[in-house]
Parts: sequence; C-alpha cells; structure tokens
Amino acid sequence: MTETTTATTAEAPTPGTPLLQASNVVMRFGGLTAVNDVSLTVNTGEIIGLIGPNGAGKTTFFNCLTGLYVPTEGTVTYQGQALPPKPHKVTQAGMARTFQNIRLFHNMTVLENVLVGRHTRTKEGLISAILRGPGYRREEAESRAKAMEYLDFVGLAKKAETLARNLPYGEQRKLEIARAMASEPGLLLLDEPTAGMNPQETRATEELVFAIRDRGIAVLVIEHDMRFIFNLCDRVAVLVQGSKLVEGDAATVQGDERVVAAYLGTPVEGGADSTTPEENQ
Ligand SMILES: Nc1ncnc2c1ncn2[C@@H]1O[C@H](COP(=O)(O)OP(=O)(O)OP(=O)(O)O)[C@@H](O)[C@H]1O
Repeated sequence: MTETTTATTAEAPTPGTPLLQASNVVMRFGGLTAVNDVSLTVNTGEIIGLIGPNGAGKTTFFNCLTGLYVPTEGTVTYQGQALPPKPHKVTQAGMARTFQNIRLFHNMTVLENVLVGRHTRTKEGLISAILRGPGYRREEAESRAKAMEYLDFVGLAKKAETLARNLPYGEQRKLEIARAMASEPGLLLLDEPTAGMNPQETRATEELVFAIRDRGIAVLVIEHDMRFIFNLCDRVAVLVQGSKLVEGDAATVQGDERVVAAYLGTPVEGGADSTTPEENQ
C-alpha cells in the first residue's frame, strides 16, 4: 500500500465536480431485485441523502458502491475510475463508510480502532496493524497523532484509551465515523448514523456532518430521521422497492406526493405501493 500523508482537504478537487457516479445499478438476489436501475451522482462539496421505507434497497445500494456486492448490472466510478469490487480497494480509492450495525473492534481501545482505520494510508497493512508488527510500530507515532486529530474532531479524544465496547452507543457511532475518516476519504458514506441516538446526539451528529463537508469530504448518508436529512442534505434521493422514485432538494422531495404516498403505504402509479409506514421521527 502506498503512503499518503497529505490531508484530503488539501487534495480535494474543485467543488461541484463529479466524485461518485453510479449508473443504472441493478442488484438481484435470486428472483428479488433489491436495487433496480438506480443512478446517482455525488459531487465534491455535497451532502446527499438516501431515504426510503424499510427494505427499499438503500443498504444494498451502499454495498454495491463500496465493493461488498458486485452489482448484477450497471457501473460505479469514483473520480472517473471504475471501482474494483473489493472493499479495501474502494477505501484506498477514497471512499470510506460506516455500517448500520456498528462494526468496531470491541476489545480494542478507541484509539486502536482509529489506527486500524488508517491502514490504507500507511505502508503497513491491516494484519500488521492488528498484530502490531515492527513496521507498524515505526509508523505508529505519526499515525497516532493523526488518529488523535480525528478523535478530537468527533469529540472522543478524552476517551482514546477506553475500550470500544465500554462506549455508550452514540459514541460508538462517532468512533465509526472517526475510523472511516482516518482513511482520509474524499467521500464518506454513512449508513444510519443517528440510529439509536437521542435528539441531542442527533443534532450534534448533524453538526459533525457539516464539519466533515467543510473539510472537503463529500457525504452520502442513509437515514430514517427526516428532520436530520432535510436539514442537512443538498439533494435527497428516494428509493422505493429498489427503484429511485424522486431526487431533488428538500422542498422538491417533501412536496412530492409520490414520496408521501410511499411512506404512508398508499398505492402509487408505477409500482411503489403498499409499503409499511416508516419510522420517520
Ligand atoms: N444478501 C441478501 N440476500 C438476499 N436478499 C437480500 C440481501 N440483502 C438484502 N436483501 C433484500 O433486499 C431488499 C433490500 O434490503 P436493504 O437492506 O437494502 O433495504 P434498506 O432500504 O436498507 O432497508 P432498512 O431501511 O430496513 O435498512 C430486502 O428485501 C432485503 O430482504
């Protein structure tokens, strides 16, 4: 792996240029089409929201973008390059993500979790980071300083030596964000970052996402909390039953009767029908 020491902010391309381009992505599981011909562009400097009722295909679409799934059809490019269907290569290319179900190393400290997140930006690989090989130790001082910066950024610097499993739930989500940022992405994908948070934590997360954007990192976020999404996002795409129903700014999406119908379970022309009510707090 190659070393990249310059912060993403300094390398960020001109705001408004396409970063991620997903074109006509289809993902089928046997007879089920979980993602149906979805196209989405995220430009530099943008915060884009992805919403939709439970089971609409949001996480599956994320998995297609980040190399966990190879789409049945369609293409995904990052800065104009096709993305290899391997999560670590996608991270290396500049896309990092968090997971709906938090995936931390629970028996490692908060700081160690962020250090693991830096492995794509250091010469030493993930295994060496976990096993603490000699090369890893050499790079540790520099990586440690960087990791502490990210912990400070998300407000967890004081908990650096705490075991991840001992953090309250909301802070575990923040730690996932710090770990993702440690790979110095150009685009951060957040899968339900406020799930399980109280309103105060949710507002703090909103501020955190704005701060991430202000550092030159574009954000694509899945979330069920509508207030959060509409406060935050430049554009919002609505998935219903695997298909993109609407995409636009907050006013456009909120005013679209097909979106209201999809969330309330009213039949909609074109197949977006009878969806169960959503937990849109
Ligand atoms: N690995 C898989 N194998 C088979 N079916 C799957 C798989 N992953 C997802 N699905 C199905 O694909 C559909 C879309 O699921 P997905 O989790 O992407 O929805 P979602 O919009 O993220 O839902 P939620 O808001 O509840 O997280 C669902 O019907 C789900 O059961």
